[in-house]
Amino acid sequence: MAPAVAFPTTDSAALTDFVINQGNGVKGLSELGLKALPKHYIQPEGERVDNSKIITNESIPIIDLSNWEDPKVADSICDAAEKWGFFQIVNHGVPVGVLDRVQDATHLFFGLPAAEKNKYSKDHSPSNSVRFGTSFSPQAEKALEWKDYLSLFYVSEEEAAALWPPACRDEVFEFMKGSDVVIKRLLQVLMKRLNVNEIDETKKSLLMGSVRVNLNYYPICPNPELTIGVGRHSDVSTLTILLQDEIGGLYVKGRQGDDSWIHVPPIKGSLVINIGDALQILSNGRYKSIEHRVVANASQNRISVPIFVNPRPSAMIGPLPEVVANGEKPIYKQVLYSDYVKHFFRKAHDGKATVEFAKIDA
Ligand SMILES: CC(C)(COP(=O)(O)OP(=O)(O)OC[C@H]1O[C@@H](n2cnc3c(N)ncnc32)[C@H](O)[C@@H]1OP(=O)(O)O)[C@@H](O)C(=O)NCCC(=O)NCCSC(=O)/C=C/c1ccc(O)c(O)c1
Ligand SMILES: O=C(O)CCC(=O)C(=O)O
Ligand SMILES: [Fe+2]
Repeated sequence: MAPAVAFPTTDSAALTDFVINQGNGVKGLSELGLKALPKHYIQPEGERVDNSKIITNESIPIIDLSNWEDPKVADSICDAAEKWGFFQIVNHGVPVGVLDRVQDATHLFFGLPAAEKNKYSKDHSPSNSVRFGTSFSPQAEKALEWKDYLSLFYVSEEEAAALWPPACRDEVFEFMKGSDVVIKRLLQVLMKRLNVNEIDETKKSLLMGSVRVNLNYYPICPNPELTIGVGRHSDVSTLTILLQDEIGGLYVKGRQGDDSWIHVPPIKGSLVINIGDALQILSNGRYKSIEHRVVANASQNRISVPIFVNPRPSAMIGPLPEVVANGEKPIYKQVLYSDYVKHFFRKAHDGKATVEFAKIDA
């Protein structure tokens, strides 16, 4: 349904007012039925997805977790984390009903009237841990991204019950809780290769001391080839567990070191796992957080739901003692994780540049 207001989309103040201040987001823009993309969303050529750079003869690993006891499974997980930084898991134990329900709830939330969603915007949200927004960091970006989001930082069950939007609260919580076992198992396996044999309370808060769940909405775009859904970035998490719908559009940087990109094909019931910067730093570069981005789409509204498993904000992160015990030279220093995340959030997406924040100067 088209909103009641129309305005010249060349007027930056009017566009900001409509998209950001009134909470219509890019979904509202999309529903105006625009014939052309507003200039604010036109990305420089290097930031758009160039079809000639997409390679189809490689794909990220798909790992079947039905048999956790099999040492080959653990090996495939660690190999994928070292070589690819990205893999898909199937037979992971999170019921398909849980995945379906959180996807339905995501559509329900974004389908709410703008004024309802805007109650959770930066200016109106009752808490910093709930934020409805658009693009990534609009105040820092030269060109905006074609995406709206709801970001939910998990503090406690009580806070979630009180503050998360009722349209999706229970389903997000169910997805988060339902993924707990697989997250713990993945971390256990990944730690073992780093000579960490037990995840005690200290390690727990370092590896999984905080969780953020985002609901991403990429509405139909009039000129998808000129813009981007999410620009090239690596996540700042320890691990990300991503649920994508059946539409596709996520691309991961290829391993060649050139500017090649690999599509992550949707597989019903699967979850995409990627290593984040925090685990790259903790593992002293052994596990890799890989750049990825999302294209916009001309004909379908896409959603995705990443769970970002992170260190506790107050944790100092740096190469784990177990990793450098053998004399390996640390390439990262100790940084306060919340400083690292603030650095990430305050700039536009810029590929792998965030990790420089933690590098030891050569
Ligand atoms: C993030 C912080 C530091 C926020 O603390 P807080 O006290 O609220 O700081 P703040 O000063 O209000 O926020 C700092 C700025 O971050 C930005 N920001 C805060 N939350 C968000 C958010 N959810 N999404 C985007 N920007 C945000 C804003 O720019 C804030 O400035 P302002 O707009 O309020 O002026 C705190 O919650 C923390 O330490 N968290 C640690 C765990 C964590 O959240 N880790 C991040 C995992 S997310 C991750 O790995 C990837 C996320 C991602 C990737 C691509 C996208 O396109 C995208 O949208 C998101
Ligand atoms: O939508 C996707 O498939 C990926 C989104 C993403 O990379 C993110 O939210 O960090
Ligand atoms: Fe991401």
